[in-house]
Amino acid sequence: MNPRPADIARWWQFAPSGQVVVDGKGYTVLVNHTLSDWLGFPSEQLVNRLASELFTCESRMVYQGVLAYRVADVGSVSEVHLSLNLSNGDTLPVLCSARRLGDQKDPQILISMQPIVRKDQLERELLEARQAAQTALEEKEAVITELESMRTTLKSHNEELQRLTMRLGHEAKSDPLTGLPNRRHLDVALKELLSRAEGFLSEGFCMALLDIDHFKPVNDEYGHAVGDQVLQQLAKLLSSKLRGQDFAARIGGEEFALLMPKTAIDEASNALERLRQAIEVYHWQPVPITVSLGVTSYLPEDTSETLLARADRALYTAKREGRNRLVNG
Ligand SMILES: Nc1nc2c(ncn2[C@@H]2O[C@H](COP(=O)(O)OP(=O)(O)OP(=O)(O)O)[C@@H](O)[C@H]2O)c(=O)[nH]1
Repeated sequence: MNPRPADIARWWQFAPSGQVVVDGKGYTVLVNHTLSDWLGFPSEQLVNRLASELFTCESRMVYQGVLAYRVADVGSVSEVHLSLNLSNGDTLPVLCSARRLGDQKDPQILISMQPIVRKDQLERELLEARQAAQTALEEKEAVITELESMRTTLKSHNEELQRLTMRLGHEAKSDPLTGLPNRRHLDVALKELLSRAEGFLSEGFCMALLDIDHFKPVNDEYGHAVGDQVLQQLAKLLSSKLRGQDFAARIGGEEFALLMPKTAIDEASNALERLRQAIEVYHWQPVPITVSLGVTSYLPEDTSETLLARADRALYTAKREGRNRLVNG
C-alpha cells in the first residue's frame, strides 16, 4: 500500500532530524516540527524569514560561504558544522547536510540537521582526558627527575661514606705523625707471618726493633717540633731503604719495629746493618742521629710476645754495648 501524502507530510514534520526548505532567495519556506521544537518557536514564526538568521552570527558566514555556496555550485553539501540560535538564548551545534530541490530556474534547498551536543561533549571529554594524561605525564617526569637527583645525592653520599670508611680504616692502622703502620697494624701483620711460619708454608722470617739513640737531648735542646721532624724523616728513610716485602711500623715514641718476611737471619742482619749505616751518614738537620737495632729470627713455637721479647733484649744489648749498632738475639 502506498503511503498517503498526508501521512508523508506528518512523518516529515516529526522526522528525527531538523528539516527546513529554503527558496532561491534564501527565505524559509517550510520548517518541520522537530526543528521548530529545538528552536523554541512555532513553525509559523519561522517561515518567510532569512534562513541564515536561524543560525548564530559566526555560523551565518559558514552558511553563506560554504553551505549555500556549495549547493548553488554542485547541488549538495554534507556535514557542515553550524550553530542554531534558540529562543531561550542558548545555541545548539548542528551538523547540516543540504541538497538542491527543483530546477535551476526555481531552486529550493532542503537542509537537514542533526544536533551534535554529544559529539561536542565527547570532544570536551577527550580534551579533558588528554589534559589529565599530559598532567600525569608531567607529574611522572617530575617524580623521575626527583628520583634521579635523589639517586645522585645518594651515590655521592655513598662515595663520601666509602672515602670516610677507608680513611678511618687507614687511620686506625697508621701512626698520625709518620704515616707508618702503628702498633695495632704490626700485631696483625706479625700474627699473619706467624701463622704462615707455623703452617704448611713454613716460611721463616725476621723481626727487628729500632730505637733512636739519645733522642731525649734532641727534644730538650731543639724542641719537640724538631724531634717530630726527625721522626718523620727517619720514617721516610725506613720506607725507602727497606725492600718492598718488608714492613716497618712505629710502635712507640722513638721506637720502630721491622718485619722481614721469607728472610734468614744473615740476610736480615746484612740489610739492617746497611740501614743503620745509611742512617748514620744521612745529613740530618739540625743534629745527627744514630739508631740501635736488635734483630731475631723466627723459631718454632714462637709467639708475638716471645719474638718481641727476644728482639727487645737484643736492642737492650745494643744500647748497653754503646749504641749505634745491630745485635742478633
Ligand atoms: N718529638 C717527639 N719526641 C718524642 C715522641 N715520642 C717520644 N718522644 C721522646 O723520645 C724521648 C725518648 O727518650 P728516652 O726514652 O730517654 O731515650 P733516649 O733519650 O732516646 O735514650 P736511649 O734510647 O737510651 O738512647 C723522650 O724525650 C720522649 O719525649 C714524639 O712523638 N715526638
